[in-house]
Amino acid sequence: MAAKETAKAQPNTDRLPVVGDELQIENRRYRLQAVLGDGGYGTVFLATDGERKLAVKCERYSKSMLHIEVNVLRVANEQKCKHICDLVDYGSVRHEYSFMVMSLLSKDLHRLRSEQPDRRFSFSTAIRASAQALKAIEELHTAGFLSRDIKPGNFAPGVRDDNHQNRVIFLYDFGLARKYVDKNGNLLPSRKDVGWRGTTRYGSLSAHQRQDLARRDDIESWFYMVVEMTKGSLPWRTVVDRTAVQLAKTHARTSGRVQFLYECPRQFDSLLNMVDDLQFESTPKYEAMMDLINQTCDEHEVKAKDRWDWDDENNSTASLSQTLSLSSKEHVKKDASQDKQLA
Ligand SMILES: Nc1ncnc2c1ncn2[C@@H]1O[C@H](COP(=O)(O)OP(=O)(O)OP(=O)(O)O)[C@@H](O)[C@H]1O
Repeated sequence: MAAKETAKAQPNTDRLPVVGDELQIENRRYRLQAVLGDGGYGTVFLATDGERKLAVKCERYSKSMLHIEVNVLRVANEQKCKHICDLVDYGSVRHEYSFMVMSLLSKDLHRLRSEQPDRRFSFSTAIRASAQALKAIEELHTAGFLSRDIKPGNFAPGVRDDNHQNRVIFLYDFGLARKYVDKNGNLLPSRKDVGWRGTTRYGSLSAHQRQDLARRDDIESWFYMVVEMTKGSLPWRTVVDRTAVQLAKTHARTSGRVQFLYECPRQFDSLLNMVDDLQFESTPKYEAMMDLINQTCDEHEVKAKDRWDWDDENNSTASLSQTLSLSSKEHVKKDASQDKQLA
């Protein structure tokens, strides 16, 4: 009873910190320097810890789901996942906000592609980014989690200033992540009638059918993003209605298949077969998929050392200034096309 009264008496003090604030955990301090982007329940800031530049995601205390993201990043970091963003610290100011300190990344792949001529990556950039994204998903699955929101906007290269991490593509934003195995490593059974999760453009056919999601669905979303990065667009890019998008994805497997995979390497046909062969319980054939990607690299003379399309001409690296040129206003525009849906 006493506890209930305390909860009732607690005023709503939810708020977000602002640029110039200093967040403190024990003797560690993070100075907020600029806004990098706005998310569902909060804001992501560029912050400094002495000379070190970091990103800090802050969410309103009462609405925060950051504990899920912290959990994913903690396990991924323990397992030394190379393609998953580093968790540096986390904490909260009780009844105001929660925050998570992580490695600073550059612009995301959605944004980087939209800045290219014809909104299209070179084949080398598209296929190497696809390979690294697949590796990131495999690492996440090995750590016991599903993303349930695989899309180009959730992958980004690191920044040069951070130990030359600009060559590596990272997966970040685990707001919809879920553990798919129990503590003994056994698969959790499929649940019935779950709500929509993820983003319409990249959602799997099972997601459209409101089925519980599994590793196969992250892989299917990855395949859509791979085709989009390679060709510059997906057939349903302008379609807003979710059922119409579902129909377009089905059409892409039947009479629309040739058109769907037009201008894609021949191996993409086999990749789509592999995606469609996966069942709820299946472990995706990451290695066989990577072999197909490597084959396309050989056939198109793609080299691991090729420069990224977004690299600075002079020094072949993504710089911190690229990250900072993304204002929160621009970010809102970016996400309007991504139409993330929370159930
Ligand atoms: N580690 C990071 N380094 C640099 N920028 C970041 C980082 N994390 C997030 N951002 C920026 O903040 C934006 C919002 O972050 P995030 O996607 O994690 O939040 P969200 O609430 O899940 O938003 P969304 O609805 O866009 O998925 C990103 O689009 C990106 O611009």
